[in-house]
Amino acid sequence: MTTSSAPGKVYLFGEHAVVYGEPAVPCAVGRRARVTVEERDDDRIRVEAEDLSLDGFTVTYGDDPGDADVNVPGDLVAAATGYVDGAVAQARDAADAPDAGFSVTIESDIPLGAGLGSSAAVAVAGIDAATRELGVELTPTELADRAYQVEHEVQEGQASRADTFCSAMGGVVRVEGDDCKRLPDPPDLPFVVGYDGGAGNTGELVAGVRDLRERYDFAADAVESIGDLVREGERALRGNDVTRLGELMDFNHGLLSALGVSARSLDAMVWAARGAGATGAKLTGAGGGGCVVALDESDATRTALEYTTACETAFRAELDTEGVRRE
Ligand SMILES: Nc1ncnc2c1ncn2[C@@H]1O[C@H](COP(=O)(O)OP(=O)(O)O)[C@@H](O)[C@H]1O
Ligand SMILES: C[C@@](O)(CCOP(=O)(O)O)CC(=O)O
Ligand SMILES: [Mg+2]
Repeated sequence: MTTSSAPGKVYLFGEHAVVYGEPAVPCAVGRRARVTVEERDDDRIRVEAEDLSLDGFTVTYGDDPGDADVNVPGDLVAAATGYVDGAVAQARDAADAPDAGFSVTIESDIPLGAGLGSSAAVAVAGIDAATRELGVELTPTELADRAYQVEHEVQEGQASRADTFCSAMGGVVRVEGDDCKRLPDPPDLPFVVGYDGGAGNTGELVAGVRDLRERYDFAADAVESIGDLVREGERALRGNDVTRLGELMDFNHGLLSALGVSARSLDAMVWAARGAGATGAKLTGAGGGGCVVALDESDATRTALEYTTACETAFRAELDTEGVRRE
């Protein structure tokens, strides 16, 4: 039995635009997905995922998805198995063990589909645990690359390397196309996260931006402006200029909103954070519902978010300088 964990992330800036080759700066945060894998005697895959429905669920299947033995509706099964299937396929390939079967258990404190990168964390930790179970050690860079292949497939060809690289390496990273690197750890980034309790569909939201970008030059300009803003943000990060970082986060939220990926609940939380004195606030990840991230050293933003109707829960998120790790 082998267990690995990998962190979720918030985007300081650059989500969506990163899919079209602009730079982005995601930051790993101290909420993790833990994946435990045990090799089976047969070639089947059994998945236990507590978080995918109120009751949790278990599914066991072989090559034919039609023979799945499940206790929840099919769409949830499809949602769950995409990333696990992908992780298992990558591990089988890396270990040259095409018929390996696994029992997989996922435990996670990253809300699902909320912009905190639960999918990348599950893919990275899943590939690490499954390859190690088969006696193969991949480097974090190799894990990031294989997890990216999984996200790319599940998101139907529209994914960046940002989430998976960040989850594998930890800390603050910069991703521009295939160029991925870790940045020096900044002294302090006081992240506060507000969560509306909902989720957005990453694939659909990415497709929506792609469509706008193809139809309107000014939407393509907005994507490029996000890239300019990220380059400005990198200078602010190097100078530890938190005030300017906040201003750029606010601007980034506006551009994401123009690209149609915000939501009433996300806007309400962004404005609640700003009203409480946050240095800056924006949605994080794909949008459509889920989480916002704000910068505030004091407790004022978290408290204000907790009193905001649109917000289900608010918490402080510490930068996690550790990426994937064995448990
Ligand atoms: N705890 C978990 N157990 C099983 N699958 C999970 C878990 N967390 C995330 N996933 C997978 O990741 C998907 C959500 O990914 P995505 O829509 O990209 O949102 P995000 O990455 O922002 O959380 C879920 O539908 C599921 O397939
Ligand atoms: C919208 C996007 O830039 C980030 C998606 O993040 P999340 O899955 O919502 O946490 C897509 C991507 O980079 O693949
Ligand atoms: Mg995701």
